[in-house]
Amino acid sequence: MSTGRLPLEDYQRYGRQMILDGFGLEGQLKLQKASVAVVGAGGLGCPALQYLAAAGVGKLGIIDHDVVELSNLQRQILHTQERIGIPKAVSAAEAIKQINSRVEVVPITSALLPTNALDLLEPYDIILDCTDNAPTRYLLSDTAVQLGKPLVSGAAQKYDGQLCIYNYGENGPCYRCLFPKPTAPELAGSCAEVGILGVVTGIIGNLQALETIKIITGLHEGKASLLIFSALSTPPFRSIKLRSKRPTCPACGVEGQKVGRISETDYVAFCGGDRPDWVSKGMVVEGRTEYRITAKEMRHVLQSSPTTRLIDVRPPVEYGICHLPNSINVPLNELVADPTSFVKIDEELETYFVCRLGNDSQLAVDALRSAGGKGIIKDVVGGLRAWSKDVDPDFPVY
Ligand SMILES: Nc1ncnc2c1ncn2[C@@H]1O[C@H](COP(=O)(O)OP(=O)(O)OP(=O)(O)O)[C@@H](O)[C@H]1O
Ligand SMILES: [Zn+2]
Repeated sequence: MSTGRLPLEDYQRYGRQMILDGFGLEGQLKLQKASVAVVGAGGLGCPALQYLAAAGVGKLGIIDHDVVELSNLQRQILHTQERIGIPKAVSAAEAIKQINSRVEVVPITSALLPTNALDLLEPYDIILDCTDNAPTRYLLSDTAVQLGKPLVSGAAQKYDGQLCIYNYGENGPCYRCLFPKPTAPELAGSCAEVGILGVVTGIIGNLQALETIKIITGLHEGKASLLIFSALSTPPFRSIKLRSKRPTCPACGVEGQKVGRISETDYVAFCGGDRPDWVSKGMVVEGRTEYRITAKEMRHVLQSSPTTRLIDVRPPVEYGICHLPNSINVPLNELVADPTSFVKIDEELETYFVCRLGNDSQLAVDALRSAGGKGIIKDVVGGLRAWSKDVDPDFPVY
């Protein structure tokens, strides 16, 4: 039996969940006393925050350094068209206040960094990882281990998502226990690069809220598992039981810790630095800029040279969204597999490659040159993004 009492209005507001077996007044009082930090107010953070606020979690910290953009609204459902340009943490806080004005909301508009992570997260009972990059994942894991707090971690990309609670329960593993080494940066594409269906982040973000509510109210069984969601598979959910923490884990293992002071750790370097550009990958030959043209120059060439062929190397689905008139679609993977069967080598023809951002198109130039292509073979710097910015503002940006 609980000895506490809620404000009168709350019996009405939360009655539907308070009558659940195992929840009760007790559960509601626990939620009211709880504090949760949500790092990242994007695709995962928005739905997680929405349900945590609606359910009556007492205090919500929202940490995000970014501002709202139009391309966020497809999945970051607390933000609105009117709030484009304002910090996501502030936008999310405003939205939450409209759902539940009694929740204490603390918007923090700086990035979570090794130098501030311990201070920013120390005041909260539970931490949610709703971010999208490896350095922050390791930083959050190490911080959660050091602070002794559960980390409810979500990830989503394309049609797929993952959910895992780290550093929780009897001997629960940390992120480093499962992933001692980061994925190679060139394999870890961002949502902007590989795409994401908004509902998928909604599903994973909601599950993060659910697991958090279970932990707070004592409904969680305390066993570690990794939940894998794949929207296009049947059934779409798989759950993998996880082992206990690794004794040799450098962050949480019992055999002496090797991870240094968080504030002095270079997480970006550990994860391989920024996504390498083609120069640092050594794929760029001397005089490379001779093989490239700007979007404005491309427009000029298209207007003036009848012997031009423009090849768009994006996947067909992206070509279907928008493309330049007279461009031909040859997806990069097909081109690289057999360059000359798709693009006949012809010195008389000027060949230009374009893609979304100007990275894949450079690989296309390299592939055709390696296959013996001569004459003018170039790509458009900055791709269709640059075309939209510098040539045709009506060309869609996605
Ligand atoms: N170290 C960090 N501190 C605070 N917020 C972070 C940190 N790293 C990532 N984030 C935030 O996590 C959120 C991730 O959400 P999501 O991937 O849906 O959004 P996005 O980065 O805006 O997307 P896109 O890749 O389309 O630009 C972003 O709002 C981002 O600013
Ligand atoms: Zn560990």
